[in-house]
Amino acid sequence: MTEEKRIEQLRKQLEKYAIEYYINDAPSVSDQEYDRLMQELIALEEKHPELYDPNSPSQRIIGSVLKGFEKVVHAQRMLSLSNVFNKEEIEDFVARIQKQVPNPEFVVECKYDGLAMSLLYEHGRFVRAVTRGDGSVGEDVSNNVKMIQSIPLYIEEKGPVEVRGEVYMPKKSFELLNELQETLHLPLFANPRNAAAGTIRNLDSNIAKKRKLDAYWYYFQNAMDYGIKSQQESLEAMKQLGFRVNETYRVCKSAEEIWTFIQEMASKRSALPYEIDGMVIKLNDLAAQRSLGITAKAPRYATAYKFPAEEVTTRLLDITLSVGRTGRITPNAVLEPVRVAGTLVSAATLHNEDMIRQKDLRIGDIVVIHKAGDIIPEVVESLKDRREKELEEYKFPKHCPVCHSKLVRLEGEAEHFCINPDCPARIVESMIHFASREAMDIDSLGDKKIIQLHDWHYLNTLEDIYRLHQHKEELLERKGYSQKGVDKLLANIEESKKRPLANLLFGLGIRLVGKKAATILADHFLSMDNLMAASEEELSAIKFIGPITAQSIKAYFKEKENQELIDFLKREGLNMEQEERVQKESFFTAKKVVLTGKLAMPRNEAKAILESLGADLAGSVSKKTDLVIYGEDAGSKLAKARELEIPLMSEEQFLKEIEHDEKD
Ligand SMILES: NC(=O)c1ccc[n+]([C@@H]2O[C@H](COP(=O)([O-])OP(=O)(O)OC[C@H]3O[C@@H](n4cnc5c(N)ncnc54)[C@H](O)[C@@H]3O)[C@@H](O)[C@H]2O)c1
Ligand SMILES: [Zn+2]
Repeated sequence: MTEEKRIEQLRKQLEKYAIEYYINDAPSVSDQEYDRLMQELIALEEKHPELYDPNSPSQRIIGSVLKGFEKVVHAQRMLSLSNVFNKEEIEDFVARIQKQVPNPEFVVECKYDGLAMSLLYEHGRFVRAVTRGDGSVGEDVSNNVKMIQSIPLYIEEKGPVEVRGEVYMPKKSFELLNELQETLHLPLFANPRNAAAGTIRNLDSNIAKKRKLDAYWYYFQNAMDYGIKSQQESLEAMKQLGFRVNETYRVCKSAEEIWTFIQEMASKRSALPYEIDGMVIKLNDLAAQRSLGITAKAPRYATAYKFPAEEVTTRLLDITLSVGRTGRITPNAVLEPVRVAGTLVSAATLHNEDMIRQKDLRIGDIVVIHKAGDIIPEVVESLKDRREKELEEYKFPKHCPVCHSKLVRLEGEAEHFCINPDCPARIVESMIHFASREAMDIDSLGDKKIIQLHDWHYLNTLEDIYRLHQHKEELLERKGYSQKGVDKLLANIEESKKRPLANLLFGLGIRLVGKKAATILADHFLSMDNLMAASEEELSAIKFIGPITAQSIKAYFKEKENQELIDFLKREGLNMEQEERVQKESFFTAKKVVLTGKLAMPRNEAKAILESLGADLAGSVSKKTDLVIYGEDAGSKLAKARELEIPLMSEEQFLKEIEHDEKD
């Protein structure tokens, strides 16, 4: 593969992982794997500056702003952090700063693994809590954040105060939550971070109340307004104001001191009641911080050291395949059981054929595995020099392990698929998905029951769920099926017909349509018919849908079998519609806006803000333009706008307008 191709591949892969992580709160690879691929991408991009792309995952914060929450434009962007992975890189970081700042001091803090949050106070009262979102625009999640007991609703300071920090799920809460998920047959959360993010971005605040979250505050955003001069003073001042500040930090003067503290914390890490994935090193002096400035997505005055994952070696006994509901084949490693991070691991995901090939994993190999977060164990590499004898190269099977039909791997994709629609594995998986809590929520139709009813041939297709009542008498004769139980099962199935459109869309299991995408689609189209009639262009023009998902949706509805399924469900009386939700109108909603001239804020940021407020951005001025926003040195576009008498707005007025928009 050429390096150019590899860059392209990595960008695509990382974008996909980021969407799973930030938008669906459900990562499919560990953070370490993600970081490793990101480092590879950054190194390749440095080598090939001609392939620079501002949209590369290395250059921007990938995040999303969900419907259902008010959008808020951050007064100052919420940034990510650059990463370092070893002592040398810390020395480089310190040396770089020492070149520009004489005798710098650094504050070294824990890097909490949660989600970043901004809190605003005015006149001594809590105003709102906002997520990082895509860095420029976040979500107002005040209702959920207020459920965190340690957050003050009143503070002594009457002037405006913005603090930023991390909302996280304590280890204890996380354990309890996953235990509960398990008893309820709900999917487990991959790690406390995803659990915290999923909780905060849930529209139901009762959930946040039940799942105990906490927070630490580490930035006093407008500290300089109060004459505060350093990060350390900021931490003290926040504590004085009643914010929960972690006392475990250290002021260091050299890379050596920083490294010593990091080593200390690494050894204490597992005993902490909260998860940390590294340590953050920040230049102490605020004025010096400001003078160093920021890069595309991170400040230059700080960096995050990431802890290496805990790793052990064991033997790879076998590689087995499992079939998902979309027919996607996942190879799994069968391992000689071994203890990692406190639990016994005997299986790990191998993701796909390329990963097995890249790492040259062979059955019988001694492999290094790590368990990242709490759930996803991963095979890092095989130890080639520990092969006692020649081992056979692994060949990916050609046939589905369940129905034995030929597997398909599409051009440019990493995964294999069983495309036999009658594959029993796919049918059972798709029914389990359909009946699950976030889809049709058929309470008494759990995994085990579906498998059993499938084995007895009552459930051969999705449709059969709604035909199950025809077998009532037969069911009553089966062991374990009481009158009461069967009545409840059938009643649950009947009730499921009323579920919201988004649940049904999600339940159908259209490739790439997760719960969030389903919600976006339902909100946009309001009915199954409208969605089915939409063109690929229409679909891909929707924010967060994108061309690949659009293609997959179109392909799904093109299948005759799927059309028949929908018709059947309609006849059965399933809800296929949704009422329009009133969306808050802004001054910019549905206006065709053109930006011109040099803006003080980055142009992309201005665009993102306008888009988030419902504006329609255009590149050139015409009679159809509703508004032109201009910065300094605006030229021909501004002249043309004047000529056509199109309303004008300076950048300054624009900033006032968005502020005004935020307030009401
Ligand atoms: N597994 C996956 O599929 C996947 C996908 C995308 C991202 N990720 C993970 O997320 C990381 C990128 O996320 P990111 O952009 O949030 O960057 P980051 O987590 O590397 O660092 C930035 C964040 O650190 C947090 N933070 C915690 N303690 C802090 C402190 N004391 N001071 C300042 N900030 C502190 C803040 O929330 C800040 O936004 C990746 O490196 C990877 O580990 C994983
Ligand atoms: Zn199959």
